[in-house]
Amino acid sequence: MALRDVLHFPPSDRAFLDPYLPPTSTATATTTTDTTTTTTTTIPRPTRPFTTLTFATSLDSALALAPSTPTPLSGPASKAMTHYLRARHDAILVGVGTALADDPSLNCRLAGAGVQGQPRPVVLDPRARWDVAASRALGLARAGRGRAPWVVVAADVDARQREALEAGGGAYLTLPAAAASAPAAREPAAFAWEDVLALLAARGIASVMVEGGGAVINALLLPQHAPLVDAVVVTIAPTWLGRGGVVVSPQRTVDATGVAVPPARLRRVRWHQLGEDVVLCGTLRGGAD
Ligand SMILES: NC(=O)C1=CN([C@@H]2O[C@H](COP(=O)(O)OP(=O)(O)OC[C@H]3O[C@@H](n4cnc5c(N)ncnc54)[C@H](O)[C@@H]3O)[C@@H](O)[C@H]2O)C=CC1
Ligand SMILES: Nc1nc(O)c(N)c(N[C@@H]2O[C@H](COP(=O)(O)O)[C@@H](O)[C@H]2O)n1
Repeated sequence: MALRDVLHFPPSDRAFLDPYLPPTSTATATTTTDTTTTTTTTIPRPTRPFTTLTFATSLDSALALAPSTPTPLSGPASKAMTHYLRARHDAILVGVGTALADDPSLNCRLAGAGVQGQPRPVVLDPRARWDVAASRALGLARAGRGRAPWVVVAADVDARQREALEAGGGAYLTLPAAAASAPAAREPAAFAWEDVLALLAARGIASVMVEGGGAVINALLLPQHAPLVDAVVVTIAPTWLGRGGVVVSPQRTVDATGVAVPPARLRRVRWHQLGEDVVLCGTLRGGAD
């Protein structure tokens, strides 16, 4: 790895994130045996992972100039923070729109991350459109610099793609499509978010960082999905990208009388400056927190 690709996020910068991070020892399915009574207790696996929604936007809430235009927004310090978040989660999830547009690495490039510190890339690709065999993420996994992706599909998969993915240590995971669950996904085959998260939990993923893109983020910010999200970490860069880009702007909701209401508001909010960017942390859940 070239030296310029090695990122540093010093411990002195990390404290503000602590309340928003997944627990370090998240409970997975475990069996404990009490030797004095010889009873065995099984602690059930959680039904979903700790879920963090994290992305970078411009001042006009854009993720990218256009769906097919990779757009750097984070400065060096907030980019390093994103990689620290990657190190602190078991998986990174993106929609296939992001995989097709960016051919992302989806690995952790913090100094010292090693192989064990790498998150599992997860791509939602209901129609199996992504050329995973030629992807950067799979190439990095083959080189020992990341984990091989899991691609969540609803369709049949090309045999060559499956062979390449499985040979690299990845997998295709199949879920049924539930048409109405992701209105912003712009295609009929949508997975229920509860199913996606349950699938990951069942495979031992205790924490997932959802990075994007627009369709995924806008869906998870809807009131019916927001309770699935444990933390939100947004990097805001001091730039405007202009109209016509990929924006974070969830579908407006209306109350019982037809009056528009905001779809989401952050709670337990903290703002932190990193370089020229601001990092906004919060939670979406209601209640007494
Ligand atoms: N600035 C940032 O932090 C980030 C920017 N981006 C940008 O976002 C853009 C891509 O965003 P979009 O085009 O909106 O695509 P996207 O990455 O949100 O993917 C959308 C696709 O993912 C699949 N999908 C999403 N939700 C699904 C569900 N519940 N069930 C089944 N399939 C589902 C569908 O195939 C859908 O068409 C790119 O330009 C990328 O660079 C992406 C991630 C982060
Ligand atoms: N945190 C953040 N800041 C930006 O400025 C970005 N453009 C993104 N994009 C997301 O990161 C992926 C690229 O990751 P790799 O560096 O290739 O590992 C890209 O696909 C978006 O998901 N994020």
